[in-house]
Amino acid sequence: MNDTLERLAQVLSERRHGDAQSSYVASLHQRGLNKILEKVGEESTELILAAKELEAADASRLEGARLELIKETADLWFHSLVTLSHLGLGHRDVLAELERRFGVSGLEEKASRSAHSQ
Ligand SMILES: N=c1c2ncn([C@@H]3O[C@H](COP(=O)(O)OP(=O)(O)OP(=O)(O)O)[C@@H](O)[C@H]3O)c2ncn1[C@@H]1O[C@H](COP(=O)(O)O)[C@@H](O)[C@H]1O
Repeated sequence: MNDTLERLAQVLSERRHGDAQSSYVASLHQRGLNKILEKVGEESTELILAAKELEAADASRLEGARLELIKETADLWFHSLVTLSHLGLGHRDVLAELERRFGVSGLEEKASRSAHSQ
């Protein structure tokens, strides 16, 4: 699975300074961070709508609604990865952070954050 992220990261890196006429990734970088973040915002909203659709779907719409949520999630992941790439980061940095969090309860982590801020 992570192999997919590795392959995508390789493509994203190759397209970082590619031809914007022939590459969507290159065109995003060329249009700049604000455009990339606009896409992240759009895709986030689309993911939320797709999740609500799936929750409300009856049996006849279930399969299509599941597929839609998967696609919207892929779009959001993709544009998040383009954001990271634009700023010199990548999926490995995020995976390392998730790895670090294994065994740390989300509730405990939240409590320690508010203790530190006092
Ligand atoms: N995984 C993706 C991927 N996921 C989504 N998208 C594109 O993201 C865009 C988002 O959808 P929208 O409908 O919002 O796009 P749009 O309305 O055309 O965009 P704007 O006009 O708003 O900019 C679509 O054009 C999708 O094709 C992707 N484009 C590229 N990749 C990967 O990146 C590789 C390099 O792509 P290019 O740089 O285009 O060669 C591809 O081979 C893929 O592996």
